[in-house]
This record gives sequence, structure tokens and C-alpha cells, in this order.
Amino acid sequence: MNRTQVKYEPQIRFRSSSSSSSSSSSSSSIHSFFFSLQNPNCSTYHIQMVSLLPYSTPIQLSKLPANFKIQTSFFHRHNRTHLNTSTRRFLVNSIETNSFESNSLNQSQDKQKQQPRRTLFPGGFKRPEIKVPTLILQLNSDDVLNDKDRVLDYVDVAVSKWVGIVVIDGGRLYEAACLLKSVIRDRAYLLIAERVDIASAVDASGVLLSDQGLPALVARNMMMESKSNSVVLPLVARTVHTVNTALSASNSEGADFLIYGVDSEKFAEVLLNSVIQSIKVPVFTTIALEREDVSLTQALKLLESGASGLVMSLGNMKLFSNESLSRLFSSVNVIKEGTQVGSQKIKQFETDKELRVKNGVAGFIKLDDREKQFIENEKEILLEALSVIRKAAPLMDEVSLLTDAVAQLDDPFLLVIVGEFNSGKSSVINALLGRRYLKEGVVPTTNEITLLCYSEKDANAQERCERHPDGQFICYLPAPILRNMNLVDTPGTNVILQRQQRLTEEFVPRADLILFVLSADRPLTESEVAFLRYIQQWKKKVLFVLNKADLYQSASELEEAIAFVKANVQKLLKTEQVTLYPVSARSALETKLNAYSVAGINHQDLLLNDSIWRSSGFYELEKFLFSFLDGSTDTGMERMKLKLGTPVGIADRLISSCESFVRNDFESANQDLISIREILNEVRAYMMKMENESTSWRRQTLSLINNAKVRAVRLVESTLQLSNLDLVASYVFKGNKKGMMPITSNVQNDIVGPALSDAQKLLGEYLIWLQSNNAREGRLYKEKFEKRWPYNQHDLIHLRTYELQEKGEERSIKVLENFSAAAAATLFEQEIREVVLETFGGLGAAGVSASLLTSVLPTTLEDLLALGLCSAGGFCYRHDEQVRWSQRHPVPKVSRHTCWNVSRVIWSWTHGG
Ligand SMILES: Nc1nc2c(ncn2[C@@H]2O[C@H](COP(=O)(O)OP(=O)(O)OP(=O)(O)O)[C@@H](O)[C@H]2O)c(=O)[nH]1
Repeated sequence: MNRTQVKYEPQIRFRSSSSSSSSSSSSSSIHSFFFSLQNPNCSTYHIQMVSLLPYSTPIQLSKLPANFKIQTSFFHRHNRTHLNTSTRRFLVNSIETNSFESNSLNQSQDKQKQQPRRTLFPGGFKRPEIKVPTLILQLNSDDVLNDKDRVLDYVDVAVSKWVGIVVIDGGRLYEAACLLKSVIRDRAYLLIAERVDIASAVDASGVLLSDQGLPALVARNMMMESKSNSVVLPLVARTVHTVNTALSASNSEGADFLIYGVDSEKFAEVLLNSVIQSIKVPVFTTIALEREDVSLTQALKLLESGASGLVMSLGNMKLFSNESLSRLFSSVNVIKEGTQVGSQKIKQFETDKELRVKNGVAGFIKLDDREKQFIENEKEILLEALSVIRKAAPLMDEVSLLTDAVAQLDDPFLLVIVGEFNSGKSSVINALLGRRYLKEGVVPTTNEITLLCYSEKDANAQERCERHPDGQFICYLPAPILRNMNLVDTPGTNVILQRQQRLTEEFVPRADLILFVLSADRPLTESEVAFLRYIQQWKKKVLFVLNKADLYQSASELEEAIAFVKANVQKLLKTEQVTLYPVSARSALETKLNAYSVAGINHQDLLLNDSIWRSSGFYELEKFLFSFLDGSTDTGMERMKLKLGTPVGIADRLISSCESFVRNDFESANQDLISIREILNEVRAYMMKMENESTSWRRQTLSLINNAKVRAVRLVESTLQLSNLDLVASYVFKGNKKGMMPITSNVQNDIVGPALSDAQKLLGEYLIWLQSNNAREGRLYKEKFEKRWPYNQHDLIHLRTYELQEKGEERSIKVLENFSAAAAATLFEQEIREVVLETFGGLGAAGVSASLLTSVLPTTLEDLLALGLCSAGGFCYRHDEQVRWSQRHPVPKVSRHTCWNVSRVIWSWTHGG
């Protein structure tokens, strides 16, 4: 559990010279703005800005942690409208001129634009799914903030087990919501009561509106704008208190779910039953609880009466033991044990499925073993395809389409009815079923996917509808056409409620056959053409129905409309074969209802003997669909082909998307490689250039050494005469207690000292040259990096580069500071002593002098200065460089020993020894 996020929350405030801006709520002229900031690890941090009007007040940014980027837009707190463009621009400019890296906002926006949305649905959005039954935990911000640790621990456990949605209300919402978000993560939806701005600022899943609050559509759009990088639509729920508000919230408004906020247990029960009959979005109910045993019974009763779940406060939830909550809400229990909640429904669903399977695999009849084997083989191949897709594009959510499609190979044939709202989809389905099972109306009436399945048991009873755990609405009806074919009613397209359109789009891939209902009063509109194109992407077979044909005045008008639709569809789908049935669903249903009202005769025979019915388009449509029932007929075989083709089509589409994702990734990796190679080549070229130019520095260093050497030789020649040898020898034998040899002090003062100050000067110039070159080159690389990888962690690159440069500089300065002429001279003196001691006995005075003149002095000085300069100037950091250097300057044994000594001395100087 990561709760430390909030601790690091950086603060940005407006500083107003006119009045205090510390409180955001007391004055109506005070406004808050929210920023989401993201660090390189992608954790999001949120910032509240408080300001007074007018907006021209300069922004003072307090110190922010490095590497943060601005992520989302700004919100006006009080009237909840967006800031106008100029204000927004002002804020952005102000921020850019402050401590943020310039262009960070633009970069973040570009990133959003550049990142391909990895979803196959046209709007690029997906609906959040609400699994039912679930528990909604309603929290108050004060409860959260006053007893932080205990409440958050409780929430942590609750969301991992039973709670699917957490709602927070109260005063200090922002702070409390941030805490909750860090605990809940993606395990449950977090909804903010009423406050769209705060929901956006904390990146919550959505909002819960009161029945007097914003329209759901407005709230959803506001949240979508602020979550422009999310592919998941925000959740908008509403609390309702009457049947009418419940109906309008779910129908015309398009709320995702409702909370039925009533207090009395009985009242809730009665109303829930009537409300649930007409509302297809999940409906949750609040209950006041007393004792655990009473409460459990009460809760179970509500769930059985059709509530999608319960809303509980923290206090209420604590009334339940873990066992009771598991019993109520754990889906594992519901499915495994078949507890009272939903057990009946699930058992029924399984029985119905068994019944259908008995009739033949996947609802087919007359299938032989060879065909069954064929289905099994297909499953195996599809599972292989699944694992390939998962490997190639692990982020592709739509892979679940294929998983479902493979699992549904054993389900009945799926006929999905689509079309614009009000085209008559529900009427066509009712006419097919022979009863007014579905609601019809001039305003959009279908808000959810409704799957119609066969159920023999309810032959004489009312239809039974329920919400399945995966969010679909399932109705079990005794209509004969459903024996071997499931029908799906979908929300109309071209509605203002994106969620509904999305539902239909998401269902299209699952269809085995699509029945596209067009309305005679507006055949083939622009949005129908767009939707048809979308269907075509999934390579679905489409059957067209031109409904409301009764609206045409004459047969020629009808012919004209048919010709128009066919010609355009042929062009669009690039096929000659367009199957279109002109029908009047309304009169077809009326005819059927009339026939079915006559008791004691075979209704099918009655209809077949009716010449008007037989000449109606609906009869033709039905004949076509019924011919699908028999696997031994040609159309039956085609149905088999379509059914088997559904998962294959999905796999095909997913694989081709994977292919394009992988190709894009490959392309971009290739481009990365090219860019890296380019940069590497530039680095190599730079290295060569620097090496070449370093030669002149090296030359200057060598000449400095040479000069010192020449002067040293001269000094030795003039001072260490043979005549002085006795003096020298006695001095050497005295040891070093009595002070320095005169030659040593000369070496220190006249040679090493001046040489060192020359070296320091040279090194200073060298450092400036090195640094300016490196800085210029570093900037170029940085720019190139940023251009190619605008969203990588340049700041780290930036830091590293400067860190390295600073280290180099530090080392050089230390070497120079510590390079003491006195120490060098002492070392030199020591060398002289050693040589005198080593050679005096064997060679006598002449030998000592010769040895000093030919080997010790030049090489010792050379080594001393060269190594000091090389270390300081960065020429020979490495030991092998030193070896190469000493190989280029052959020296006698004693000098190598000296070199080692000098190296040791320098090493101890530079490392503080
Ligand atoms: N004239 C005429 N009207 C029809 C016919 N079929 C349906 N309607 C009317 O068209 C309107 C819409 O019918 P629905 O079946 O609700 O349409 P829908 O496509 O299911 O609508 P949504 O569920 O909102 O997408 C209703 O008023 C129906 O009575 C028809 O064949 N002729």
C-alpha cells in the first residue's frame, strides 16, 4: 500500500498582493485550479492552486520536485466551467516561465496526441464495466481524514474483497480523495459526490450526482475533457428518490448506474421492484441497518428483489462480519456455491444452456461428429492465436473479445439487431417474437445490450429479465425463434449518449449475423454509413431491413428507396449481394397478435394461410431466418459457417492490429537505432576531433617539461661539480635531518616551482577549452535526445553529464592544488641520496656524478612534471596510458622506480592520503 504520495505533494499557489489567498472557500472571488503532475515513474501528483480574481495576478511557484510535468487542464472551482482560452494560456505561460522545464505542458499534450490509442473501437473509448452484485462504500471526507490509518486499512481490505465502488462526499474532498485513490488503485471505482472538478483533479473514475445536480451528459463531457488521455469513459451515477427521476436518469440522460436513496426498508422493496422493471442500468439501494442478523436478511431480500447491490456507510458495513459480506457480495461464492443471491438465476441460466446444448453443439441441430470435431479443432487453433496476440500486444484489451468468442462457440447463433435510435429495432424484435416483449417508443428507449434467450420453463409466465454479472441484460423468453438463435437488442446509434453508442460498437464483433434496421423515413443516413463501415471492419455478414415500409405512399416509392439503399450499400461494402427486406414491423406484430388471439387453432397455420401476411416483407424475412434453424439446409450450413467465422474474424482483426502495432513498434525501434547510431557516430567524430586537438596541448605540456628538464640539467651541471662531490657526499651521509641540500632548494625554487605555475596556467586554459567543447557538444546531444525521445528522462541525462564534468574538474583542481613543489623537490632529493648511496662504493665520485647527470635528474623531473600534468589535465587517467607514456620515454631502471614513486605520491595527493 503506497500512501506516501500525498506527503510529496508539491504546492503551487497564486500570490496576490492585494489580499490573502489562503482559503478557497470563504470568498466568492477566490478560485482554485488543479494540476496533476507526473514524475518520471508515472505516479501522478495533484496540486491545488488558489487565486483571487483577476487572473492577471502573477503566479509564484514554490520549489517543485525536479522532473515533474503538468498533465491535465485547469478547472474553475465555483461555477465548474472551463477556464477560457486566454486564461488557460496565461497560466501555461506563467508556469513555463517559472521553475518548470519549458514546454513541459506542450510535450505532455504532444505525447497524448502521439500515443496511439490501443483500442479497436471507433471512438477510442471503452465503457467501464460494473460487475454486479457489488457493494458501494459511501465515505465522508472527515471520517477519512480524522482516522486516516484505520479507515484506509479498512478500505484496503474492503476493495480487495467486496467493494466495487467507493463514493466520497463531504468538505475536504480533494485531500480525502487523494488518500483513497492511493489505497484503492485500480481495484474499485472511486466516485466523487457532486464535484466534477475534484473528480478530474484526482483522476477519479467518475462522479455521483444528486437528483438536482448537473446533467449526466455535461458531467461526463467535462470529465472526458480532463481525462483526454484515458480510453475509459468516466462513470456518471445519480442518486434518485422517485421512479420518475430514476427513469429519466437512466433513459434520456444516460447515467451509468443509479443509487436509489430511500430509507424505509419496505418502501425500498416496493419501489425497487417497479423501478427495476423499467430500468436497465444497475440500480443500487441504500439501507439503514440495525443488527447483523436483521441486516443480512434485509440485504439478501433487496438483492433478490433485483437490486444490483447495496450502498453502505462505513459504520453500516462494519455491522457485517466477513462471512456475511462474503455471502452477499463475493462473486466467487455466488458462482461456486450458488448462494441465495442470484443462485436461482445462475442455475436457471446453466439449465437453459444445457437445454440448448442438448439440441446440438452451438445451438445447431443435425450436426454430425465430424462437424463437432471441427469446432474442437477451431478452438485449439484460436487458443494458439490468443497466446500469440497476448505476447505480441500485451496491452491490447480487446483480447477479451476473442476469449469470450472462443467460450461462446458452444452458445447459440447470435443475431444482433443494430440501427439508429428510433429506427424500429425493438419493434422488429417484438414482431419476430410475436409479442410486445420489448419497450418501443419515439425517444431512445434501449439503453443497454439486451440478450434474448430461450426459456421453456417460463412458457406461460411473464418474461424474466436480469442483469448478468458481466453487465448485460438477459431476458429469458419462450418464443420459438429463440430455441436455436439468441437475439440481441442494442441501443441505437447516432444518439448523444456516447456510452450507449459504445455499447453497440463493442457488441458488433460478437455477432454471428447483423440485422441492420433502417427507417423508411431516413434510409441510409450519414451516421448509418459510418456505422456500416465500422461493421465492415469486423467482416460481418449484414442483413438489411427497411422498416416502416408502411410510410411509403406507393409501391414505386418503396422500389425507389430499396434501389437507393441497395446501390449505396453495394458501393460501400463492395459487393453485389445485398440482402434487404422491406418490412413494417408494426403491422407484422399486429397481424401476429391478432392471429395469436384466436384460441384453439395452430397460429402458424393461420398466419401461413393469410395472403396479406405471406405477401409482407416480414414473412420473407422470417422465412430466411427460420431456414437458419436447420443445419442440413444450405442456409443452415451458412449459419454454421458464420458462427464458426465469428471468433476467426475477431482473431483476424486482432492479429492484423497486432501486426500494425508491432510494425509501428518495430519502425520506431528502428528509428531509435538509427538515431542512436547517428549520435554514436557524432560522439566518435567528436572524440577524434578532441584527440587531434589535444595534440597541441600535449605538445605544450611536453615543451614545458623539456624546458624544466633543460634548466635542471643546466643547474646540476653548474652546481654538482666534481669539486663539490665531497660536500655532497657528506651531506648525503648526514641524512635529511639537517635541512635541504642546496641543489634541492634550487630545484624547488627555480625549476619545479615556476614549472608548476606554468603548468597551472596551462591547465586552466586546457580546462576552459575542454569544458566549453564538452558543454557545446553535450548540449547538441541533449537537443538531439529530446527531439527524438521527447518524453524520456532527460533530466537524468542532463544531471549525469554535468555530474561527470564536475567530477573531472574537481579532480584536476585537486591535483594542482596539492601538487607541491616542495614535495616534488624532496622526492628529487631522496632520489639523489639513493643514487649516491648505491653508486658511491663501486664507482666513486665520478660514477655518482655521471649517474646523476645522465639518468636521475632528467627522468625524475620529467616523470614528476609529466605525471602531475597528465593527471591534472586528464591526459592519462589510466595506468596503461602511463605505461605507454613511459615506454615512449625510455628510462633506466632507477627512473622506473622513480616513476612508481611519483605515481604513488600523486595517488596519495589526489586521494587525500
Ligand atoms: N410507421 C411505423 N412505425 C413504426 C414501425 N416500427 C416501429 N415504429 C415506431 O417507431 C418508433 C420507434 O420504435 P422502436 O422499436 O422503439 O425503435 P428502436 O430502434 O428500438 O429505438 P431505440 O431503442 O430508442 O433505439 C416507435 O414509435 C414505433 O411505434 C413501423 O413498421 N411503421
